Amino acid sequence: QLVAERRRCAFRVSPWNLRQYRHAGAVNGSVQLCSHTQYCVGYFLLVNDQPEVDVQACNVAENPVQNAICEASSLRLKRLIKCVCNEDMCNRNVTRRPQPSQPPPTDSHTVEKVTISTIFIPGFVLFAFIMLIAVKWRHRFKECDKKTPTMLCSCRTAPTHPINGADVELQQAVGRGHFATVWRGEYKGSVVAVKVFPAGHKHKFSSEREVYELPLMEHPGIARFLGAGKSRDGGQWLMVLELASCGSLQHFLCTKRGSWIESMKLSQSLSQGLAFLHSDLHRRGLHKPAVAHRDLSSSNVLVRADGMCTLSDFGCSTILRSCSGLPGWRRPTGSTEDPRQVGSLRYMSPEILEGSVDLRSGRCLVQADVYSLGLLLWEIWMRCSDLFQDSMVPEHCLPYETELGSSVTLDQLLVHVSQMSKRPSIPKHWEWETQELVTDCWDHDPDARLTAQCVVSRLHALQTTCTL
Ligand SMILES: Nc1ncnc2c1ncn2[C@@H]1O[C@H](COP(=O)(O)OP(=O)(O)OP(=O)(O)O)[C@@H](O)[C@H]1O
Repeated sequence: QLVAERRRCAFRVSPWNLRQYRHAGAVNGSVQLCSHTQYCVGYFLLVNDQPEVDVQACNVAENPVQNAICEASSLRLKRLIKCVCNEDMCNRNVTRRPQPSQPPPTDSHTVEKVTISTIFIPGFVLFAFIMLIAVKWRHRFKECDKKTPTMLCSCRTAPTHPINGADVELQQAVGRGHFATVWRGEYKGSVVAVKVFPAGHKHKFSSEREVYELPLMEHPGIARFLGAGKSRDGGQWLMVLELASCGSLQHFLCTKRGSWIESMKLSQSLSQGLAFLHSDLHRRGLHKPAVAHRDLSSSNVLVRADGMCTLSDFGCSTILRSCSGLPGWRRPTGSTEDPRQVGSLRYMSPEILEGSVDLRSGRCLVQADVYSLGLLLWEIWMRCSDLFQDSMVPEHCLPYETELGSSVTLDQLLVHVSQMSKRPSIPKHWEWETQELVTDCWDHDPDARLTAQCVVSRLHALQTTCTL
């Protein structure tokens, strides 16, 4: 297809390379109208039955002389058009290329006029048709298939759960984090928790919402998500969640000691929630990719009325997509993100503190979560009355609070946790299996740590073998 470009005439060299054009020469004088018409033409001499460019120019539809001679009105037909061209007449209307080197033609010669569109338009139509079919199939294919990486996986096309801000009533603030305030409220007649993000933290809202809305995300160990949307006045972002009536695990442990059975309930539900979060699931044609939490702490674990833990606050999480050739996972703040700026310092693994983690490896992020899980198990069991039968149950302490105080810095943790490989102290009288479970979670070597699923199994074994 020939293309008019301002006052130059050009033709497309190849249908596959849309950017490659060859100029057909400057257009001037009588053919200045070129810029106003699509009727670019090429004139080819037939030499030994092969078309050879004689003249390429813009055909001026408004010019009746040229139309008459070269049948320009037929240019849109997808076929070769022969036209007999008197050299004088052609010269009046087009810019000629230098004459070909072969013997000059006789006074009147046959000129094959080839519109490039003759070749390229059918090719383009065929190409567009194939693309249309491909796009249709791509949209139809919601299920994940590793063999066809270009298909859109269900984990990218999960339906959203919009709410109407007018249906949400805020009653009392129950918690506050860096990015949002959490309220006890009512939504369509049910008591719920409403996480309210100021307009400026929309990115946090969107990141967290994306995790909650992944397919198959329903699990007792994950806070139940009911929907998200804008507030009634449009100035804030709301996320409606199941209300955990005992609040955060930190709050729960501060106020309550537990029996071995209660502590095991907390530990098991917590580990099951994390094992689920880390799992890559394909079920009923849907895909839930593995997710690394990246901000596990006792204030981001909630306790329900039945004494079970649920994971919440996925604003720093990373979705580890395994399903396509598209980017491996979502990075909340870009590829140059410093992992030490994501999550609570106190619960960060030594390799994250050191900044030595390869962020492209989802495995590293998952292993860092297990380190935090070890600290959480220790935190729970330090409030278990059955594990301190002959002594007082200590007051609730955050990890490293006894050693480093209630507010820790990166430098302190680097020395204590990373360089000196210190961990919270474990009472010596605890069963060996109990001690080993936490130490296997917070091992200095990430590869030596348990997986969350393995922690679930070990806890199960511990529950059945420990007679307290
Ligand atoms: N579903 C819930 N039910 C009851 N309390 C909740 C719920 N969700 C959150 N909270 C309370 O609100 C607090 C803050 O919530 P959350 O950690 O989600 O906010 P955030 O701004 O994302 O926090 P962070 O500073 O850790 O990023 C929690 O520590 C908890 O006490």
